[in-house]
Amino acid sequence: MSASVQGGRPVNVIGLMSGTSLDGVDAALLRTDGERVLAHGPALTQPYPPELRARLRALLDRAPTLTATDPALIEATRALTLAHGEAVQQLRALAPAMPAELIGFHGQTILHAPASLAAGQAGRTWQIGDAALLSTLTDLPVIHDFRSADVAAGGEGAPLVPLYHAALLAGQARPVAVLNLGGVANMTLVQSNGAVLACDTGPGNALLDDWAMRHTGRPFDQDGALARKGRVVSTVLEAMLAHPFFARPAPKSLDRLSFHAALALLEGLGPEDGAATLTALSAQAVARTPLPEQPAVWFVCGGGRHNPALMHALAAALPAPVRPVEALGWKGDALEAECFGFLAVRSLRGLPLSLPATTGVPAPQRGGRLTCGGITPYAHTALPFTP
Ligand SMILES: Nc1ncnc2c1ncn2[C@@H]1O[C@H](COP(=O)(O)OP(=O)(O)OP(=O)(O)O)[C@@H](O)[C@H]1O
Ligand SMILES: CC(=O)N[C@H]1[C@@H]2OC[C@@H](O2)[C@@H](O)[C@@H]1O[C@H](C)C(=O)O
Repeated sequence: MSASVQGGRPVNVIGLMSGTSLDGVDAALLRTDGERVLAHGPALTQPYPPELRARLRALLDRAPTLTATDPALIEATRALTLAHGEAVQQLRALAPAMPAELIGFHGQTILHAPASLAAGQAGRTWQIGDAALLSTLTDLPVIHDFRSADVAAGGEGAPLVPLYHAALLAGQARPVAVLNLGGVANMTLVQSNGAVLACDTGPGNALLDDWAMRHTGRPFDQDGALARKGRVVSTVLEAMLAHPFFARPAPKSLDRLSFHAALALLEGLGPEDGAATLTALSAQAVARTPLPEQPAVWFVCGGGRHNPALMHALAAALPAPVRPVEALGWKGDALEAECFGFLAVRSLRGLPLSLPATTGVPAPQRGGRLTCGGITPYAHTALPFTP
């Protein structure tokens, strides 16, 4: 059987992301060749039931000592994968004229410890999700495990969205930045000369979510209501900003729990002041990220842009205008899901998913793994080989 690479044929691909906020699966359909986006299909979010969210949260805490045979891990992996299968089914029903040929399946990060965070141990990053089950459920080839090749090569394994941001930003005035306010926040800067620089900036919503859950029993500070009633406690804020992560130059990445210990600094603060201080922390973390040049505008995506207190804090902390990515016509809640569809096609084409300036990897790095559970790979035109 000979094999020929199909080059840049556009593919209808579904991207799936389960982010660090643990709120659900984001799913988006794209038509892309892995370099440009030819069409944006629909997108949706399939929220997790609170009990799955709680199970995933418990796994994060146990991740460093978890083994692959742990029953709670196996059960949560299956429930998570079934939720992804459901999201795919719903998305396909919304776009019968755009039949999906491939899935990019990020999975759920339960542990992220690249060499820079691994305290002398080998770097490791762990996204759970059963790609074979998802492939069987959907009858589609699945690309997954996007991060481990980068970590194995010495990179941070994150953020991976910068090449997608850069593709979408082609033609925009530079320097320009995209900021994703997810559980962890990350940014992409396209510099005046076109060079891309990226990093995680610090906590996005995750610490604030944990604080809100602890003090209100609700999963996040809805519309920044708590923070808006509070006052920023600057001594606590500065103590949190003394974390060594902030002094590190880009590229750099974080685990969702990297700042968890710092929550002890908030002990004794009331719910409102704690929320105001954590909101200021997320904004100051962005403002203090060392950058070679400041963007002329910040375009913001991710769930944090729905929080007016956080957007207000950012606008006050940054010297340039702050706008939601909707100003560019982008869907700010679907961008990460779209990204993993885009990266799945890049993976099939053997194109890099990361660069030295986005993850610190020594050379442009390919990644992703193809899984075909119970399907015939050659029957799928999206695959790069023909019989
Ligand atoms: N109306 C709102 N008010 C305040 N916060 C909100 C609102 N809507 C969404 N959020 C915040 O957005 C979060 C979800 O954001 P998002 O879906 O971008 O995170 P994620 O994709 O899971 O994270 P990551 O990018 O780190 O993987 C919620 O947990 C909450 O903190
Ligand atoms: C290890 C991991 O899952 N990291 C996530 C997380 O959520 C935001 C930030 O931290 C970013 O580094 C990354 O996700 C996005 C999609 C990325 O890789 O670009």
